Amino acid sequence: MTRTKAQGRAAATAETEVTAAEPAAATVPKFSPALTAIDPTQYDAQLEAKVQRITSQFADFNPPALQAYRSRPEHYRMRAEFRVWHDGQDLFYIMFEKDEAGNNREVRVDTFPVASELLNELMKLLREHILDKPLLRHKLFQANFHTTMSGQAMVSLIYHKKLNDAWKEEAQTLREALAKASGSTAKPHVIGRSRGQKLCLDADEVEEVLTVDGQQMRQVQVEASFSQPNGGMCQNMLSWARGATAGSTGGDLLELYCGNGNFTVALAPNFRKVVATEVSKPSVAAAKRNFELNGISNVFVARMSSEDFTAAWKDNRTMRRLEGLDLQTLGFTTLLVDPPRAGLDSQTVQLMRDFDRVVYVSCNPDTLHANLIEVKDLFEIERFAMFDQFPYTHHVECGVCLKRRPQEQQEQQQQSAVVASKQPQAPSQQSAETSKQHAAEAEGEAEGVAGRAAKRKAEAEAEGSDAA
Ligand SMILES: C[S@@+](CC[C@H](N)C(=O)[O-])C[C@H]1O[C@@H](n2cnc3c(N)ncnc32)[C@H](O)[C@@H]1O
Repeated sequence: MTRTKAQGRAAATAETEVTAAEPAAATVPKFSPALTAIDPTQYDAQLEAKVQRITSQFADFNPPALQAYRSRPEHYRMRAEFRVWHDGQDLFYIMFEKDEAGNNREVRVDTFPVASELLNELMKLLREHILDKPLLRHKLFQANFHTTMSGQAMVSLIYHKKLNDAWKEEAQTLREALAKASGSTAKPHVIGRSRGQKLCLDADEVEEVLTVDGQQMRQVQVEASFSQPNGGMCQNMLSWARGATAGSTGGDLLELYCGNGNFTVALAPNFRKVVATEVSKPSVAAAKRNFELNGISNVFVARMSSEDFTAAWKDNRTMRRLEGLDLQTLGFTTLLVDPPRAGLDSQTVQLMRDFDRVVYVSCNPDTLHANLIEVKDLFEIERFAMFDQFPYTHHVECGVCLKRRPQEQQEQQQQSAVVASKQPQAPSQQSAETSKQHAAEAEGEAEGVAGRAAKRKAEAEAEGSDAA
């Protein structure tokens, strides 16, 4: 077995964090029972364990009973990335998982039961097709698959070589081969990437169709940009958020971290006007298209970070990216945030205090908990949900809907916070400390994620790809 330079690099495995079941072999990637033989009979037990964990973690907020949303036990992931391992004439997919010592190790992956059926078919068809195609397989080091519940797909092949017209011609034959996937409703898109190069045979996006409360929502998802990985669970999240913001027709919504407009499209009909912001350029472009596709005309979307928006809002500053928007004329009643794992920065936490209602969607309960402690005096949890986006991993997605407390309660909360601060071991302080510790750990983890992201970005730049 030969090990290429690319294979030697660590690769992130998206949200799939799997505990290894066997010790690693020195060099040969092993089949991983944890990845290839998910046991759906264990699904309910793992879900229940998460429900217990989250209920106990947030008990100090005295929330209503946790509303837990169950995932499909298999085939729930719409996208996955694999490194490609070359072994003489053979090649196969590998992923990285942690061994008992916490080190990354490679495992061979021929099927990926957590991924959609279509994605599994495409994995097989791609490997079979390129095995004897030197142009397509030579210096290929990564394959990214992105599928939708609507039956569309795109496959990105990332290389350590320049791609030319001959590659493009050969890739057309691959497209034909991939079109044989039985779950495919359209010919899958093939994208080739290399240093400073991106070759599209036709398109680099797919169109998902989500069904939310019986209504269909069309969603363009662009290659290498964020989209919710568990399509079925995304529908539940949108339905929950719609329910949480129903009856707000007279008010305006501020949404931070809007991505491709996933929540925006679902929630816009609940509001008079929506202001949405997002930092990624392709996501903002996709969001604009998604508003148009779904006939949504009451949204102003700006490409800016939540930190910049918060600063503009607080200082009542005008910014070029907010041109055409008069913040004074808006009557924001609701704030929706859906930040990355690191949670909200301190200024954005302070911004929450200006709203009557906050809907906070989070993929990291530890940073969610730490952020909520900062506003506990002002808000109570009105709705509390857990979405099992990432079954068989310790990750969960949570949703909380916060309602401003009556003035009297706010004062009581502030007084008990003062009393607690004078009693070092009081339970509320203990939980604050625990939460700070969790947040610090999460920050460490986020740094790890950021470190990995930076590493991937550097790799991608080295490869001329923005897949990071
Ligand atoms: C968890 S995703 C949620 C996206 C979207 N709400 C959805 O449901 O698909 C977080 C989003 O925040 C964006 N983001 C990351 N850091 C940001 C920042 N500092 N300011 C604004 N957006 C940011 C990312 O580009 C990503 O689209």
